[in-house]
Amino acid sequence: MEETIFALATARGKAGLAVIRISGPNAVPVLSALGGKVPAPRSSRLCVLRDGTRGVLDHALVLYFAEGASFTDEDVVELHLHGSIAIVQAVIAAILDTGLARMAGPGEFTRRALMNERLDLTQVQGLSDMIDAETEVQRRHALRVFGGEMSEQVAEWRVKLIRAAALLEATIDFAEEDTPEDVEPEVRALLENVIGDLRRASKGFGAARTLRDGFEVALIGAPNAGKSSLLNRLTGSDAAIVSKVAGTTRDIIEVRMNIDGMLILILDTAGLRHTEDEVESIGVTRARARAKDADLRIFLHEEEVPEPPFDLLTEEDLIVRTKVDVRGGSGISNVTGEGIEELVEKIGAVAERRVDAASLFSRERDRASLENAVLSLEETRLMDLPVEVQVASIRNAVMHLADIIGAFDVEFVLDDIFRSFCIGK
Ligand SMILES: Nc1nc2c(c(=O)[nH]1)N(C=O)[C@@H](CNc1ccc(C(=O)N[C@@H](CCC(=O)O)C(=O)O)cc1)CN2
Ligand SMILES: Nc1nc2c(ncn2[C@@H]2O[C@H](COP(=O)(O)OP(=O)(O)OP(=O)(O)O)[C@@H](O)[C@H]2O)c(=O)[nH]1
Ligand SMILES: [Mg+2]
Repeated sequence: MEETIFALATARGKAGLAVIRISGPNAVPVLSALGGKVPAPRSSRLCVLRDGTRGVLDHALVLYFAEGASFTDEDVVELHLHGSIAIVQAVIAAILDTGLARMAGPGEFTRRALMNERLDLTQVQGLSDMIDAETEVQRRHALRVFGGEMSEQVAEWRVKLIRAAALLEATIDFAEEDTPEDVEPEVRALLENVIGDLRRASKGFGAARTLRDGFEVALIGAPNAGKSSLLNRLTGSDAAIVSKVAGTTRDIIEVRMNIDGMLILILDTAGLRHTEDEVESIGVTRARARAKDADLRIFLHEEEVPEPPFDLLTEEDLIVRTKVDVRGGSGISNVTGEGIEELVEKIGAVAERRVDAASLFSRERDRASLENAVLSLEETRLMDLPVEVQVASIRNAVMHLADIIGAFDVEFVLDDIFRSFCIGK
């Protein structure tokens, strides 16, 4: 029998409400031990919670979800408390004192939902991304994954692959003379179709990861070019120290911002120059390395004729003149704000182009599964491969895809589908 777990489901700290969630066979006994009465399933009830040592704990709204119809699939009791730090502490202590439940570990409720097949692995990822989502684009993407779109895609590929394998297998069972109609064209078409899809999904992985983790924009340029001033201006913060001393910034400073619903990470870096100063020199090395890895670089210069570090820049990168308020010309001013809106639009346009290519697959392990599946399927293209070997390669690919959704019963599913498959149709 599973242990009963509980945890604060809402954020720590002072708030309007705090919810403690209890899941497992002892959920109701815990409630009873605190003097609460079990509400009807899926409805609420106002209870005065108390325990022997602490007296009255709170007047709480209690919810009950019966086993088989809850988020975890277990008996779940929710205590909707007043969001006071002291009340939450007292209720947690009182629950522990009952000896009927223990504190849940990170993600343990979701783990139970997974184990009890309420969610599959892709939905767990979607849920995790949903909770982490800070922007509209992230929210929409996470919701698609949570809603099962990724599993559906994988399921569709599986069906096609299993059909291809079944068609091939059928030919094994027939004696030479009564081989059914040539299955080769249909098998090839199915396999090529899936290989194409998998390649596209794998290609959109980088963009999906960028969407989830943020699009990195590195501000680079000579000391005093106005990088730190621009970071502060863009993000409406004073995260970076600004001074007229050349070589002020050494560490990389990262500030998050939201452009058109996308999470954008702005990086301020040390001014690029040769220097004898040991600390500044480390800063410059870091600046170059981080700038190279970023999704976009903006090279800032105050001189009329820029001298960009071409070894760092790509075609998409931006070269922008600063201090136009005193220097004239076209570009930006961190003082008057001239040109800043246009710059933000440009950043947004590049980020959008990138993020548009996102597939639903944003985890390294999923990419590995996709690529392994492609490799397995490509084996079937080899000339004159015995049918049995081709079938084995397809089954391998199906297994790699199953890893994505965490289907632990692949063999079972395969067997089942094979059994009910009708040859040639
Ligand atoms: N108070 C509260 N709000 C919450 C959650 C929660 O756990 N508690 N959730 C936690 O993440 C989300 C909702 N997730 C849930 C998912 C499934 C079931 C559930 O009981 N499902 C049953 C019954 C469905 C029905 O009758 O419509 C089922 O699927 O069989 C409940 C919450 C967001 N809001
Ligand atoms: N007039 C004017 N002054 C600016 C502008 N941008 C920055 N400055 C000034 O230029 C000096 C350097 O600005 P910073 O933002 O610290 O420059 P930085 O590129 O971060 O310099 P390092 O950290 O040393 O590499 C400061 O005195 C700023 O006030 C601007 O657009 N117009
Ligand atoms: Mg600086």
